[in-house]
Amino acid sequence: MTHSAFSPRTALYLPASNPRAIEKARGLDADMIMLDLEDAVPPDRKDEARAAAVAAVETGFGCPVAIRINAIGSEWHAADLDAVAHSRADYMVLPKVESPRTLAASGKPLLAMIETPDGVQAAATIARQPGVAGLIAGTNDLKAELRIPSGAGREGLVLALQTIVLAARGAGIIALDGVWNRLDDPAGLEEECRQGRAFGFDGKTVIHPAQIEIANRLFGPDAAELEDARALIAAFDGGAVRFRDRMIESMHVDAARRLIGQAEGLRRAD
Ligand SMILES: CC(C)(COP(=O)(O)OP(=O)(O)OC[C@H]1O[C@@H](n2cnc3c(N)ncnc32)[C@H](O)[C@@H]1OP(=O)(O)O)[C@@H](O)C(=O)NCCC(=O)NCCSC(=O)C[C@H](O)C(=O)O
Ligand SMILES: [Mg+2]
Repeated sequence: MTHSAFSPRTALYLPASNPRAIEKARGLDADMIMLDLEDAVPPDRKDEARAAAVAAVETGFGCPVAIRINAIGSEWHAADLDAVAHSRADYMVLPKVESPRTLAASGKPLLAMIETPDGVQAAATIARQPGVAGLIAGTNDLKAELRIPSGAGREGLVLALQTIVLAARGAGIIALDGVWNRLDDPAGLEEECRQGRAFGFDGKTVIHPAQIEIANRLFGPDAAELEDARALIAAFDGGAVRFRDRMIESMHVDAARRLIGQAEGLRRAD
């Protein structure tokens, strides 16, 4: 599997300090697993979580696995970086990236989290750094940093989210949307997935097994979209063409090919 072509619909976070969640994750349908050493792990369990993450990736999860390390400047960063570099993780997730200076190299493709005002403003530069394979929106941290009230919707995040997608697209890398915290509100998650896909995100980061089916479905592509894409490619013969009820041009063929490529990439990753 070529990871550069891989575009997950769902990336499931779990605390690496939680052995039950690690075992559960092995049987789940997430496209990517992200073992967390950062905010989901209390300070007195960081060493234990680091060792557990390294051990967990030895066995594999049936999908690409990332380890999220603690940020540059934290007391755990150096040990985390070294552990990931020597582990079998497919990706490293680095939180709170604010500039190329706050990137760290482990030899693994890097998913850089954009979750501070400075990070958003530097997103285009960060996305183009060597080794960066994707950007992840950290919407909890962003909301807190921007002082958006906890009950508010995503209106105040729209500029940041679109900046993240623009930066990723400009660099040709993937963009993953932030998490939905309300565990008992699947309808709200559906709505946010639709919004995230409409913004151009490739997939969503999720925090609970019950969120996987929803995000997989809404970040598609589903059978009807694939049928439409194949028929569109077959119908196109250059210029501007009527296809079913709409006008298509060459960029629509490119988009249809991308959609089919995404579905094939997911099948290969299975
Ligand atoms: C949020 C949770 C703490 C809720 O936990 P809990 O109430 O215990 O869940 P359930 O009882 O409903 O769990 C049912 C079963 O599912 C397993 N489970 C739960 N969550 C996960 C998971 N993420 N991965 C795998 N398995 C999971 C439970 O073990 C139960 O299993 P079983 O007993 O066998 O039936 C919890 O869901 C959780 O810890 N979620 C992940 C939290 C996390 O990693 N947070 C960090 C990333 S979020 C973030 O900060 C992003 C970004 O930085 C930002 O700023 O926005
Ligand atoms: Mg965060």
